[in-house]
Amino acid sequence: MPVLAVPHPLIRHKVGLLREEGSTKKFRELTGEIARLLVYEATADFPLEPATVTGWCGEIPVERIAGRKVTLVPILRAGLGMLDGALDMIPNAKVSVVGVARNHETLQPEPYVDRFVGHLDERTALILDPMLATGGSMIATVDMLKARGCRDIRALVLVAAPEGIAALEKAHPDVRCWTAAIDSHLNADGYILPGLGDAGDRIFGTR
Ligand SMILES: O=P(O)(O)OC[C@H]1O[C@H](OP(=O)(O)OP(=O)(O)O)[C@H](O)[C@@H]1O
Ligand SMILES: O=c1cc[nH]c(=O)[nH]1
Ligand SMILES: [Mg+2]
Repeated sequence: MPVLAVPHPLIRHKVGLLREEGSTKKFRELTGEIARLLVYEATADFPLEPATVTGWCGEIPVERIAGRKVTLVPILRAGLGMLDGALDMIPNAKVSVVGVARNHETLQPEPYVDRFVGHLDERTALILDPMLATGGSMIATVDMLKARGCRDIRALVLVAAPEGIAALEKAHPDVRCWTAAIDSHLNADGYILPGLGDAGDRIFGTR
């Protein structure tokens, strides 16, 4: 499954709403809602262990996530639009920030900042970026995480192009990716069709 288009109806419905032209407010809200649902899907295999809490009637057996520590990794800028939603689901997660700008002429990723937190060899990394287009930005981010010892790397995206999926699967077959939609193809400028347009511009209100 390295790249899975999540079949959940709520995700399918919300990504349809996201494609519609509309306000920055609506785009941000939907991006956050889908991010929450993607985190839910991407953490479904986290192991549980038994525990006990003191409740209203004494000691109560419960379950808790066992030995999983998470770092969220938003790719600047547009990945920041998914961060709050992801943190709603994993409020204790650390956050490691990566800045990668796609060169408009060459479409090559140009990393410009990174700030990794915690021991990455002990953490599951959930990379957040709305768009997997050529895949260059995601591959560069995975390269950086692996160089720092991270072994459990998962990517969450809103829309993926077949070209980006093929590139990511080739470069990093061990990295799983959950996407709200797999679209048709890239246009000559490297934009996903039908896609969302420029996700960074829509989240930051640049245009
Ligand atoms: O798969 P790729 O071909 O690398 O394209 C996808 C990247 O392009 C966009 O970022 P952009 O570089 O436009 O930066 P921004 O988020 O600051 O707008 C998007 O958020 C991804 O990071
Ligand atoms: O379609 C695309 C491709 C790259 N970046 C975007 O924001 N949108
Ligand atoms: Mg952009």
